[in-house]
Amino acid sequence: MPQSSKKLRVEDVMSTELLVCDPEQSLADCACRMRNDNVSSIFVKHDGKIIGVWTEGDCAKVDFSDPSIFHQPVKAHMTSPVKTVDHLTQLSEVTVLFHSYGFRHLLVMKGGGSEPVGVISLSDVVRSQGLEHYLHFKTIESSYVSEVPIAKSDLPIAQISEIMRQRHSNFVLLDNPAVGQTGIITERDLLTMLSRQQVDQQAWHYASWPLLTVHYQTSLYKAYQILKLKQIRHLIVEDDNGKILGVLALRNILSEIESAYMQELETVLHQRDRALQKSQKNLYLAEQIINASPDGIMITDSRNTILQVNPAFTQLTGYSEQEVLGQKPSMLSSGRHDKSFYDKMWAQLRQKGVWQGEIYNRKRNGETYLEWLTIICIRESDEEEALYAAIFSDITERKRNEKRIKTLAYFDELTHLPNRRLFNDRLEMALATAHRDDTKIAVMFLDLDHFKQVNDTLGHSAGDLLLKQVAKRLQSCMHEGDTLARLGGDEFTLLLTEIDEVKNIHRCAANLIEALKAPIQVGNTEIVITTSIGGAVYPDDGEDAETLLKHADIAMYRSKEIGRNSFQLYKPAMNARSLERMAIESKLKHALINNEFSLYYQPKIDSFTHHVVGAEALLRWHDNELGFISPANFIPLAEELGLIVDIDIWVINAACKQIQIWQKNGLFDKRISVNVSALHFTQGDLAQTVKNALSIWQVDGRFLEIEITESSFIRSLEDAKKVLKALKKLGVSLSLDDFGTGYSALSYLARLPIDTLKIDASFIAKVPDEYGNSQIVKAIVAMAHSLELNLVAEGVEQAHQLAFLQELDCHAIQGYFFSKPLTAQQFELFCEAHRPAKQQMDLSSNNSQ
Ligand SMILES: Nc1nc2c(ncn2[C@@H]2O[C@@H]3COP(=O)(O)O[C@H]4[C@@H](O)[C@H](n5cnc6c(=O)[nH]c(N)nc65)O[C@@H]4COP(=O)(O)O[C@H]3[C@H]2O)c(=O)[nH]1
Repeated sequence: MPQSSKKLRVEDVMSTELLVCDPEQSLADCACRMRNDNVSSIFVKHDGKIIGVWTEGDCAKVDFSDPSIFHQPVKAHMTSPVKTVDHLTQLSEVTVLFHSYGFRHLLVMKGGGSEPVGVISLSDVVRSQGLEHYLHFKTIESSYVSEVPIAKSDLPIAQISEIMRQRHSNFVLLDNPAVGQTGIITERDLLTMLSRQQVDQQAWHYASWPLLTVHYQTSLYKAYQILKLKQIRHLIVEDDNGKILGVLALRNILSEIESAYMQELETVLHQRDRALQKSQKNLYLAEQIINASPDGIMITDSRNTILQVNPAFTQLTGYSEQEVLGQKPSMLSSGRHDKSFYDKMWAQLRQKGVWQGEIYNRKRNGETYLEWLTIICIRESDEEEALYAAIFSDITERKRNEKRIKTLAYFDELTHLPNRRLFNDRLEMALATAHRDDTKIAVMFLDLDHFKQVNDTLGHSAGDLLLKQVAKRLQSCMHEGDTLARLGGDEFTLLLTEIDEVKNIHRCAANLIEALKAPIQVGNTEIVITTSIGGAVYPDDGEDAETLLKHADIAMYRSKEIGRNSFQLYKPAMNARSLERMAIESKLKHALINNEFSLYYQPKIDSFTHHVVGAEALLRWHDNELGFISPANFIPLAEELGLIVDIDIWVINAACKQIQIWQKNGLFDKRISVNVSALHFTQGDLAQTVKNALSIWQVDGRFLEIEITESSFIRSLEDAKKVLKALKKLGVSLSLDDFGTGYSALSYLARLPIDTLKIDASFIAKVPDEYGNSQIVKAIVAMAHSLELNLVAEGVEQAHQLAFLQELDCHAIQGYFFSKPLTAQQFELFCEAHRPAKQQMDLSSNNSQ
């Protein structure tokens, strides 16, 4: 459908020359006036109202044989009532009306007025559509009327009009053989006759001839142009031989255009219906979505009046729909934003049609909240009034979480000190500044001494409380611009900027050590904690963050090595030691998997008979690159790295396996002792480990002894007691190693199922020369005797030590005096050499491993 038809209204195409007559006016008068005004209809008015219409088409209905016809009143022939249409009605609507009424003329009214302002015919509508192009594609062949009425030219007019009526035709062709021509009489001719009041002559007298002819294959467009040019309404259609095939009337062409128009109209109306249905559905959906939306929605008009709000609005603001409809959105204003804020918002809305941002508003209860607001300007067309939809959600909680996440990301949750990330950021910035200004900065690494013991003995919550207090005390030593951070555990770092002299760093470290001097109260316990600090200076000890931190860390380890509770500034020589430690760390982790461990056995000897009464299994680690590494070096490291339980398990199983072999071969049937770490009591299940090993290697518990140290009881005497009892149940013996060096709280000796005390080598080393030590050893021996405990003296290297112990009646001796720790094979030979004569075994079947 052409675009124009969408926009055109009745007033654009109607004819304003409205011919009106009185109901009593004669047909002849009416016809006369129509002829003069060159219109095809006349409206009949009575009492100021149009009551009917008489048209050119009605002429054929007139009985021309009746002589009174000219004087008959028009009211007897008019069509009544007349249908009307408003002057603003769109043409598409008018076409529908023409069809539904079955009329070709409609009276045009203005507003609610009673006076018609014009008349519109179907032809007016069709002509206005600019559809002539459509006629190009058709020939008149499909449109002309072939069965046309043809009458003799000498018939009276009354008969001609009669034929028109009967054949429903608006013309009749007249054949006049006398002149060899064909003429035509149309409704318009009848109108002329009525106006002239003359019907007495033969039809030929009134006919139009000669007639214009067209070939039947002429395009409808061309025929239409001819009709317009000649201002006629009919063309004779001929075949190739000039034979008349029919008549093409203007009306036929118009109805062709009309049908094309109607077809397109139908399509448009169909599309419109579908669009309407769709938009109704969309409207419904939009309504549902608005109502269900968890975001608050408020719709305002261009005068800023609230037109609609949704349930979420009420929920978020506390205002009901009734309270806000008709109000201004400013009722929600928090007063936190100034005029320029709103000015900018409106400027953007006008320019871009949308605004988004955070805004504080106020709820009904006065509470201010932060919302994320989107305002959209909605306008269907340029002329239409703008509506504004404000969509918002309360983001107060989200903001709070964001802040919390940010805090968590940059601050340590326990102490609220900056964390590693923030420290690194600040260090990078400080380095950039120091580089630019050519100044020095210092980085310190701080680790609490023996903090692990606090955690192990008093529990983690006590450890946390201690860390908090330590953080506070350290913080109190900080100057503006310095950063104290907690990296995790008991590790802290410090960043000191603008260092003028290195002695300032020492002073700061001394302050930190001093700050921790006073005991810290944690619950009911007073704890004295010290710290080891290492420092590195930019640019002397490193130019980037990573190097500086690494060197401060190395210096801190050095500080620990030299006795803790001290500060060390990095020196390049420290680096080598630290690298060594790191190398051992990584190798130790792989030692178990690579099978680099083995057990050595040190005989325990009866001090009087010199027979072997047992042996202590001692762990050896052989690394291809580092060679033999002493357990004194790697056991503490294994404890630090969390590897100790696995190592203990390996040792217990290796010892059981060896016991099984020796027993099978009849080489050795005394007890073998193994060392277990104190940490095994807290980090593993010692009783289960031993149980499994005994069962796997089918060893009787009485051939195994577990050597423990006093630190195994520090955490909980009760827990340790349970483990020891479980071990005893397996038949395993228990000995207390290094006795005398630790707490030596004798009270627990009676409460625990200990079988043997091992006197530490450090006491033995000094006996009997030093009075004090001799006394200690004597006291230990006496106590063991009174508690009926067995005794083993460790580290016996010399004969006089042996003699002293013999004197004290200490039966079992272990030490280089008799033997160093031996491989299994060497141990077999040693046993053989020290076997009592009568118990000599047949060594022909000897296979030690
Ligand atoms: N100067 C001197 N030393 C002597 C003499 N007699 C024995 N020793 C050494 O003293 C240590 C005795 O073991 P310890 O007190 O349990 O002390 C052991 C023990 O605490 C630990 N250890 C050894 N093996 C294991 C093990 O399998 N598991 C665990 N958890 N710790 C072990 O490593 C420590 C050191 O072990 P080692 O280096 O084998 O050192 C052994 C041994 O070689 C002597 O007459 N003079």
